[in-house]
Amino acid sequence: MVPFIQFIQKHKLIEPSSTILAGVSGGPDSLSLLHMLLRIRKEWELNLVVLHVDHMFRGKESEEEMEFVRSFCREHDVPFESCQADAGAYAISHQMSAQEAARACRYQFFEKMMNQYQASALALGHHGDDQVETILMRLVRGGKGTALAGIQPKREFAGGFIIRPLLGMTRQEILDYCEKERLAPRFDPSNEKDTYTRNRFRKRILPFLKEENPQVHEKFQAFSENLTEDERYLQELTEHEMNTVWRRGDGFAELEIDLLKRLPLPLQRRGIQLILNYLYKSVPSSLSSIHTESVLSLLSQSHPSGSLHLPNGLKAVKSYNLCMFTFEQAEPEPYHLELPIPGEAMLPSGGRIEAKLITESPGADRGKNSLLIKRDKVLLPLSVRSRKNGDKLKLKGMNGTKKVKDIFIDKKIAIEARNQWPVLEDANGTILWLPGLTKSAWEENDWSEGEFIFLQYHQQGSSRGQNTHDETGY
Ligand SMILES: Nc1ncnc2c1ncn2[C@@H]1O[C@H](COP(=O)(O)OP(=O)(O)OP(=O)(O)O)[C@@H](O)[C@H]1O
Repeated sequence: MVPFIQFIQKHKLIEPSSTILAGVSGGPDSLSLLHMLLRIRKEWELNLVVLHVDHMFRGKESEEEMEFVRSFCREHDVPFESCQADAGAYAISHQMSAQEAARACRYQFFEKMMNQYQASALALGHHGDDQVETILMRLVRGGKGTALAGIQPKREFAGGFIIRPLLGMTRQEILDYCEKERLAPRFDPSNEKDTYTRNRFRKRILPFLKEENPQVHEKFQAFSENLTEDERYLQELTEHEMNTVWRRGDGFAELEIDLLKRLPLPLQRRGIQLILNYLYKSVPSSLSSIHTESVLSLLSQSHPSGSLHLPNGLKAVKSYNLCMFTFEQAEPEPYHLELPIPGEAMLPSGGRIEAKLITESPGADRGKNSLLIKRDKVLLPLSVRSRKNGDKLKLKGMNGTKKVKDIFIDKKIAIEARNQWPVLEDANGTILWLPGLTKSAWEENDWSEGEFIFLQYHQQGSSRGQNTHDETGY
């Protein structure tokens, strides 16, 4: 009991007078956990509720476990909530392993109950040996960052927290507790199967470590807590330092290579992970530290351009000092549309350009979404097309021309958006305007006698790949 209470106090796991749910399978860990919580229930004025999920793996035997937990709760006057979830069927329909399916079903029920009871926390029976096994397994598999810190004593879940008050105790201490308190837990036979990696670590590695140091779990717990603190600090530092290094938008990110290279290597690594975490809405299981290293190696190559394919269609394209991360899409078809005057051209992106012939001023500042040109300065018909290599445009207030490609780069337009961006030209093939992007040198300022062509660009919805400064706040 002492290490249990000390652990709760050290990690501020339970507030007095709160509602605590306990996940109880009926095994020694969760049954001891429940028993210990019951012992502090009165003094701490806890509102305890027990949750049990029958995964229906072992037919009648599983059902008996549920009945066992139910009757234990009845005996100790604790509310009991249960559900039967066919984890085997869930595994097939969701193409996952039976263990993953059981976990998914369990957490769905836990979340529902957290909301129903407006609970502060859900207590689970993970203990110190689980912690040692988890850290070792992740090291061996090749985890990174906080994953290597193993099981957290407290983490956010469903408006409250998941708490693990037994992390300071060993499996043996829990078994001894069961014996002393005459608890008669159920033993899950799957805990013995050598087919599970965890069981192999438990049976082969832990005995050796415990022989070397019987309190090895405390060393692993201290390692976990220190690593979590270090990681948190490095993560904050990375986020702060990366602010000026990368820009992001809907489905894309772009980083300035020289700025990233000025950071120390541990921050560079975390910086790349930050970008990948941002882009992947849910991080693919195939993503590993190898990918971070591959991106760093792409950025270090002396060749000014290069690219790298990452999981789920993400591509990193390096071009001089910039590296653009975007999801690959089918190449959009080039297009060429005549723009009738008066009339409009419907763009493949969903927007449109409207053209009118006017003889009266349309008003003062018209912004980048419109263009007023003198009718006799251009050769009709006008047309709107997708960009071509070598396109150049004369910009307002500038001598000479500027490459359209450079304008896209300056304006941080993602590559996929560049291929669809409308380019306005006249019948001579002179580019007059990049709608929505720039003020053109063809813009007529002095209102005088004559006929004018007035063009308006109407963008449709959000333009994927265009910078969205206001949304991202960089
Ligand atoms: N079917 C279940 N119903 C409710 N809670 C569960 C169930 N299975 C697991 N849990 C909770 O999740 C914790 C971790 O489960 P896991 O299966 O990894 O550990 P375990 O060593 O089998 O634990 P136990 O000895 O309590 O069965 C358990 O201690 C318990 O708190």
